[in-house]
Amino acid sequence: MSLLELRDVAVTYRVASGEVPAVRGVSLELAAGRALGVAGESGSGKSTLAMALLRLLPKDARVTGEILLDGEDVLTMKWGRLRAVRWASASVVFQGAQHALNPVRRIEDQIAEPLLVHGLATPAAARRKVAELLEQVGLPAWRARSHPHELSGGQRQRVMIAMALACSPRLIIADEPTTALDVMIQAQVLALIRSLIAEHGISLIMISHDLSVLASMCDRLAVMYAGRVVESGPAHEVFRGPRHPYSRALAEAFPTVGDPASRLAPKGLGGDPPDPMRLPGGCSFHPRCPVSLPSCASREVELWPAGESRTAACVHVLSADEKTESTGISVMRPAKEDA
Ligand SMILES: Nc1ncnc2c1ncn2[C@@H]1O[C@H](COP(=O)(O)OP(=O)(O)OP(=O)(O)O)[C@@H](O)[C@H]1O
Repeated sequence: MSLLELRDVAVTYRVASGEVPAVRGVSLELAAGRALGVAGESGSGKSTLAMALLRLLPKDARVTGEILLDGEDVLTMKWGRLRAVRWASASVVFQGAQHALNPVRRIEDQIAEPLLVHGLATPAAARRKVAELLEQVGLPAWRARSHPHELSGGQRQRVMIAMALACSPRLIIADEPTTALDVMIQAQVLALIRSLIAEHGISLIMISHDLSVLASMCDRLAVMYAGRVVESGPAHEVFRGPRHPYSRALAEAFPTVGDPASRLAPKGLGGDPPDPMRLPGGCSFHPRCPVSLPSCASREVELWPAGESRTAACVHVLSADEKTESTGISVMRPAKEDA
């Protein structure tokens, strides 16, 4: 059984002018001890999906589908059970630790809080645990007495990671954990996360717009566009040989981690992601797609097998027969291996 399984998850925000379909029909699986990267531009629905996993979304968000954590649906859990699951089974590292930490409380109190709240330690044992956690994330134990403003951005992000580890979760959800940091510190924090999850056998869901970072950290990748997963598969295969034109543009927009040569001529993405309240008809990516066909404006292709353990939602991954039989899309030109 998977540690986490998402079945047809959709999230809609109610706003004054109507409904914002931020996440649409996402189905994903994460095996225990594995790392899944969720990539996409700003507004593609990554954070909304991440927050939905532990029901951390605001009240104006409606979530449908199933989010099975160890087979138990997070969406229908009673409040008490949900509180126990948060932290103890799964915890979150948010982007921008400066906003997530309470400025007026000492680091020690903030890291110890989940241990005390969940009755997992006495105050004295919690203090010892805090010192141990700080050491694990590369901070000296005396930092326990500091306030957040006395730490650098990288140190604050290490504190967030210590907080996430406090209750020994089986899953960590890391939402852009290094975006606010400079490149050197980013590399250190990524290395720290990598070593900690390997050492403790923790599963990871990592959210980023940077496909190269995700490919360096994760076993599998899911690429989101306009609230949908448009491609998924083994991380290095998706990064090195994307099958969806959007994944390709995203891969080309970012250099390979640690490989300056790959900075040469990144093509990047033209145009902006669509407003979810005014999605274009057919494939949401077609107005920006360099290889779109006339039929893409009217038909949205489901995720389709695109190699072993890979899927992509693009007309170009279908064979001519599959196109006609399974989608009704008339064949405009022969299917290309690498759309
Ligand atoms: N509280 C909210 N109310 C209404 N719409 C929202 C709310 N939060 C997010 N949205 C909308 O949902 C869509 C998805 O946003 P989300 O933050 O999940 O994307 P993202 O891929 O994580 O982007 P970023 O990388 O910028 O955080 C966007 O169109 C956004 O404007």
